[in-house]
Amino acid sequence: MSKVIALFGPSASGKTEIQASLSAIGVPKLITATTRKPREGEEDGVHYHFMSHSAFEKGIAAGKFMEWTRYNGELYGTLAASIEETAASRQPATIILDLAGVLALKERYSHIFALYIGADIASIKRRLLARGGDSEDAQRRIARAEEIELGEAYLGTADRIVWNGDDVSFEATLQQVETVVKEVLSHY
Ligand SMILES: Nc1nc2c(ncn2[C@@H]2O[C@H](COP(=O)(O)OP(=O)(O)O)[C@@H](O)[C@H]2O)c(=O)[nH]1
Ligand SMILES: Nc1ncnc2c1ncn2[C@@H]1O[C@H](COP(=O)(O)OP(=O)(O)O)[C@@H](O)[C@H]1O
Repeated sequence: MSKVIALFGPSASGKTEIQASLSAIGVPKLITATTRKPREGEEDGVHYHFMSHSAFEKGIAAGKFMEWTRYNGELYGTLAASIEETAASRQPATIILDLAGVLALKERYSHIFALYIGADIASIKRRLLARGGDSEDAQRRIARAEEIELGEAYLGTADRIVWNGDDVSFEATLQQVETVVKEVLSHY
């Protein structure tokens, strides 16, 4: 079975950018599904499998999801087929999940390494507000980061923690992450 590195942590901690950088150096990403509307520049099948609420709910009823969660009023989930494809390919991959997803996958699929990507709340606020768009959405994400995603349940589940606040350059973070990935691939 191939290894899956789950990136989890607060909104705007850099998970998506890290996943894209790892993909560019040959560690592919597992695409999850969501009912959230695509943001500008996001493509179906590349950033997410974008689905309607009714298609997602039908998928749940048909047992197509290995796990799913509700975040910010939208559904997010991992299609069982994606995990099976990865397992069969014998190639490691990364996946972005929330805590519920990490726990669900750890229970069903033992080859999960939980890599927490953190950032301090000031960096999170700055990044979310800089992204523009819906400020209510940003406020909900900031509150969730403060109340939940920077909390003990998240940190305590991590197999490794990398902090990626504005005080560290993205390159330095990526170097740390690459070191962890190499370790994971050689030891687990
Ligand atoms: N459990 C679970 N969580 C997911 C999945 N896909 C994305 N997430 C989580 O859903 C949240 C929202 O994702 P998104 O709107 O892209 O937020 P952003 O990446 O923080 O801007 C993040 O905390 C992700 O970690 C999934 O398939 N399963
Ligand atoms: N070390 C860093 N310093 C400054 N900005 C960063 C750093 N790492 C990531 N960012 C920026 O933070 C924003 C959120 O990153 P993103 O990867 O979308 O986060 P997530 O997927 O965790 O929500 C992006 O605009 C990204 O360029």
